[in-house]
Amino acid sequence: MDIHKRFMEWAIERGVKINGIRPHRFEGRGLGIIAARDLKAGETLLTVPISALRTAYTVPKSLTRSLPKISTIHNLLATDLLLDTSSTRGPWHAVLPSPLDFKTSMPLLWHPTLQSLLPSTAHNLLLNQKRKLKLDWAAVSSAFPDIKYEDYVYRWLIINTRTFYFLSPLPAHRNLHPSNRDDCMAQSPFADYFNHTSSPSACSASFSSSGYSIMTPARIKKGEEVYISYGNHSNDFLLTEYGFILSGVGGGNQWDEAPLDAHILPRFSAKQKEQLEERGFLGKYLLDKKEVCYRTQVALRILVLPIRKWERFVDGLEDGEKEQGAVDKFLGKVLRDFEQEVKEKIKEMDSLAEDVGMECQRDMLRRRWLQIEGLIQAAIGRIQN
Ligand SMILES: C[S@@+](CC[C@H](N)C(=O)[O-])C[C@H]1O[C@@H](n2cnc3c(N)ncnc32)[C@H](O)[C@@H]1O
Repeated sequence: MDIHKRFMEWAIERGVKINGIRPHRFEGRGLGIIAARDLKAGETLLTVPISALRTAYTVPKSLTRSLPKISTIHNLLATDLLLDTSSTRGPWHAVLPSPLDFKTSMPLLWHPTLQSLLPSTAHNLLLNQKRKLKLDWAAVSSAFPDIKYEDYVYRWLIINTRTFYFLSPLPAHRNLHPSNRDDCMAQSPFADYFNHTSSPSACSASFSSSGYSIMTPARIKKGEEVYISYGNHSNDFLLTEYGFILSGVGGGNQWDEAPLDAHILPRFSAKQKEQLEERGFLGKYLLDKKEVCYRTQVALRILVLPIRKWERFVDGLEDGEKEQGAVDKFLGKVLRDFEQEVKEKIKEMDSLAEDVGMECQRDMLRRRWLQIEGLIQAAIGRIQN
């Protein structure tokens, strides 16, 4: 029997209710969910009871006791997945992605040269991910010295890419809730087939004391892909945490953005940095698909206004319209500098030897830089109009 059919039966036996949808393999994109019939707005497509989840509370006590008390839930779930050789969850394990799927897509497993060529946001997220993995691996390798690093990382990435926000609703578990929101996680069978979109067509996923449910926001035609949203994430985040970027007409990422700090901060004097810091406007300058953020508008005004006038703008006593032209002139310089940096990165990528990483990895990275170039060029175009 097909592994996905077997898994669906297995999930249904555990109380999962699947309504009008089925898994489907998309050419070159892995698995996802499609509508098995025309779906109406407001239909519940999936409900997964709490009893069917893999959570910190389903991890065998013997395993929890072997790991340090402060072990992350990410680590508990990854180690449990690795050590679970029973047939109980066999049908679920059979439909998980392969180690090669992660090797091609997740920057964590890329060649160091490709990692060093990631855009700064993705690179910083990767450093953070490496820090978390290092701590988890230190805990697990001292408790289970026979576990191989590659086997562990594979499970760690399954948990990283296929878990849902979860806090146990049981009163007895309340004092065991993790303090870190990122660690409030559980694996949810069948729900983990859904791919992500940033479009409003995403189905809503809700969590309550009875479990997860996924509902259509509008009609979906038979055969169309059915998506959920993993959150309002930029492509740098999606690339590092999930190993993909949204692209293409209609499939683009409405939440995409690029950081401008590296091209704005060097323009300030030490005194201006102090003044910006004092008013809470030092750094975190962003360009998104529509505009540069308000923080950027405030920060650039310190370069064109006398300080008293700048403070009046910060306090909302002036609308700042008069100096918009001068601000845009600075912004244009910032954007052209950034564009230059991006062109150099793309050139650097194009001159890489063919044995640096895999072609699909280099292609994904190049496409990401081209997206950033597109964001910058659109912003330059808006200023010039
Ligand atoms: C929760 S799983 C979804 C099922 C997954 N596609 C599979 O083949 O098992 C999350 C993973 O799906 C992939 N994914 C999710 N949304 C995607 C999208 N819009 N485009 C391409 N890949 C996507 C990424 O590899 C991500 O790490």
